[in-house]
Amino acid sequence: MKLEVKGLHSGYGKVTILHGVDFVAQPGEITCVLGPNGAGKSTLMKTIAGHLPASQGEIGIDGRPVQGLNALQATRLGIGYVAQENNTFREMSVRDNLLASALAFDGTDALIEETYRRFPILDERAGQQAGTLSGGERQTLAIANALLASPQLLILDEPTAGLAPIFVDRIVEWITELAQSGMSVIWVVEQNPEKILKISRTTWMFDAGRNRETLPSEALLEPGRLEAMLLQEH
Ligand SMILES: Nc1ncnc2c1ncn2[C@@H]1O[C@H](COP(=O)(O)OP(=O)(O)OP(=O)(O)O)[C@@H](O)[C@H]1O
Repeated sequence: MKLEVKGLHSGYGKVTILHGVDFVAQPGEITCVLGPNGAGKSTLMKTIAGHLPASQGEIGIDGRPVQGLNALQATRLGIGYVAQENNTFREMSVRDNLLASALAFDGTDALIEETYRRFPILDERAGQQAGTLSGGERQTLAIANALLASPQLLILDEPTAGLAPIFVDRIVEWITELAQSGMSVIWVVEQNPEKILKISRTTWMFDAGRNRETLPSEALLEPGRLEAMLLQEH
């Protein structure tokens, strides 16, 4: 699935946060989104996923305009979204989280079994309340919940923030496999993005609700380049 965003304006109530943003995610690629705190990265992701309405601009999937979708419609069109926060049902067990997602997205029992095979930690923790999982376990559950909708585009908003390296490596491995199988992935990256830049083709940088730069992700792996970009006055 190819996603194209043009001239997008969005925000909260009367406050505009995105001031005419462009963005593209190509099929089968991991596209990184980078920018300082408050740049509007999460706002862009929420708007693409139908959790926030756009006030102006266009969102297109495979050449068809799709703006104006609500979250359920976006999910049904194949857009999966793992929010930065509150991305599981905390009071429910791991098993019930997966069952609820499967029910909501018409997922099958076979898909839940596949989820346990892909993420054995969720099988181990099936009876545990989601709110008591470790950060890495909870992000695994959030990704698994989103995958139960069989998305063609998966949006990950800082999924590895604050996680132990072992979980970062696992998530990088899963997401690489998903992209290799054809899924488009948008990955909002946090402070130390090297591991993710390595598996991504293109990085879009934003600042203060506007596009700042779009460049091949490998360019940001050159020593000192990323630090220079993030520190640069503009
Ligand atoms: N629910 C909300 N209501 C009002 N303003 C909000 C809301 N959520 C975010 N904002 C504001 O929108 C701006 C952009 O926030 P956003 O979360 O999109 O940035 P971000 O680039 O994802 O930042 P971070 O890296 O810190 O997650 C910020 O000024 C923030 O205070």
